[in-house]
Amino acid sequence: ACCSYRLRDALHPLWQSPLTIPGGTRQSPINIQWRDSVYDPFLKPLKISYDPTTCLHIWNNGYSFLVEFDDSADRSIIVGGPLENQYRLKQFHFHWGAVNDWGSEHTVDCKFYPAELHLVHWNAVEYPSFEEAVMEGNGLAVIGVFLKLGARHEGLQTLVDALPAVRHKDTVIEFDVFDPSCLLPSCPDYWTYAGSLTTPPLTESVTWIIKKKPIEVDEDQLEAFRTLLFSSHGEEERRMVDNFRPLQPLMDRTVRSSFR
Ligand SMILES: CC[C@H](CNC(=O)c1ccc(S(N)(=O)=O)cc1)c1ccc2[nH]ccc2c1
Ligand SMILES: [Zn+2]
Repeated sequence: ACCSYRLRDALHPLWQSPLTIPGGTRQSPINIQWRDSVYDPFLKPLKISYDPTTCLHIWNNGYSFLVEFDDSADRSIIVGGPLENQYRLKQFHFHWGAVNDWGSEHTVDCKFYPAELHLVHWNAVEYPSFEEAVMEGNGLAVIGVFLKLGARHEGLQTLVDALPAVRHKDTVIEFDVFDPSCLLPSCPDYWTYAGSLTTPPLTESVTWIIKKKPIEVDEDQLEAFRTLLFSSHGEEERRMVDNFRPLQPLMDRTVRSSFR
């Protein structure tokens, strides 16, 4: 593996809390060793249909900035891929570094990307609420998309322009039309594995779907993420950077790929 989990985890500033939940056997994030992933011909294509008018607001929750969606009906959903049911979009958010050398949560062959997008969905077929789904092994499905440094991303720019309004923890602004599918790479290829939330309570309820191809964003857009703060108004300013969890042991898991 590409690093010693225990030391990195224990020393990581964001994670003074227990590094992995005691007895955790399916923690996230992980390193995806491309050559160890297993092609599964039974994996279906992932079907994504988002309704841009379900977008509600952007807010800074002190871990990241989240764009939240109205999940009171099946209007923005994903189905297929490794999923048994359809899952409703609840929110998306990002993780990023202080510099471009790291920032993603997952790595591919031990390589970090400068940032990673998470589109969080929950199994509204089997569970009555997101809060309950978070506690169930098949409760959540998160699509992970790597961000790499390159051309400016026009779709992301509308988000970046709103960030100054949510600079401090617990600030929120209305954001009423956004189509998150503009943040997905066109390539359908993905890896999938059984994992967890990467922030407390770290519950082992996530089917991870990690897109093989990254999207491109430019330096100014990454820098805009780094102007956000972990701290609230009036507190001493603490820049929101390095909000990614250290890599967790793969343990008895196989990463499957949808592609040869
Ligand atoms: C149970 C946790 C949840 C808040 N956290 C999340 O929703 C969340 C979602 C995705 C990821 S990641 N990085 O893995 O994609 C990490 C955390 C949550 C949701 C509703 C709640 N109501 C009261 C408390 C409470 C906590
Ligand atoms: Zn996340």
